[in-house]
Amino acid sequence: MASEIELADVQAGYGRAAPVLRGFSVAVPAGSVVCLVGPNGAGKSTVLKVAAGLLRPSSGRVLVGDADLTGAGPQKMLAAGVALVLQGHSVFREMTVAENVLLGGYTIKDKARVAERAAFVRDLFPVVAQRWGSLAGLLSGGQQKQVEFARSLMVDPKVVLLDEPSMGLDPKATSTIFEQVARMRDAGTAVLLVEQNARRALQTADIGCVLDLGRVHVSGPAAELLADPQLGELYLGGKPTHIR
Ligand SMILES: Nc1ncnc2c1ncn2[C@@H]1O[C@H](COP(=O)(O)OP(=O)(O)OP(=O)(O)O)[C@@H](O)[C@H]1O
Repeated sequence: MASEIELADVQAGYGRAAPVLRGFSVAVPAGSVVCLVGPNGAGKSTVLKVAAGLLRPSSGRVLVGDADLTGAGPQKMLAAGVALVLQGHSVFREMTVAENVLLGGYTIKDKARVAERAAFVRDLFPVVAQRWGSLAGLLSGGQQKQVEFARSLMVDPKVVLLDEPSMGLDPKATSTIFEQVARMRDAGTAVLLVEQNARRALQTADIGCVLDLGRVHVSGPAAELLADPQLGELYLGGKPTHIR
């Protein structure tokens, strides 16, 4: 199946320190959620920075569809269809939900297209529609995260990069967030996801990828990774649980 984004044999890091990614490869097929898991400091966020064009790899390639965008900056990556939702909260609390969401469409010149996309994201994220006129700062953490998802989808990206979307959320809000990740995928946007909450994320993902020492330690169908006792002990915080 065609990939929306692919990182091939990427080496990347910060300044003169030893590279964090050392021959890292991942492909995100259309219509899928790929979840990166791995120990703290393994380089998961670094992968997203490279994919978003925020960090230039020292070698390797970044492909979006058929286009080689290695070394392209964040604006070019966004224009090519790669959107990033940052870790933590990035809504403007003093602005309304509507203003926050519409900011995501500021590069779209055609007003009818903006209205079409706004209707699409309001439909996909009911809480966004319900709280459209509220100040974003009045929403719960999980609701704010959905506003961020909606904002990222305004440009109709091919793939959304999600950095720790469940961070700071309680278990109920975390469940809602992962349900919304699945809805994004089902509505046609591929997702590359980084999560500490590895088990829960892999329950939503189609493909799992374990990153360790700057490389892919193992990757495959998420359900298989979840069922692997050794991976469970080493990377997923305990024994496997049965899902699906
Ligand atoms: N801006 C930066 N400058 C220098 N070093 C950095 C920078 N960002 C990350 N690093 C280093 O790169 C390594 C990988 O960090 P990264 O944030 O990608 O890991 P991670 O797997 O996402 O970790 P965590 O699970 O703790 O979020 C770490 O050793 C970190 O200290």
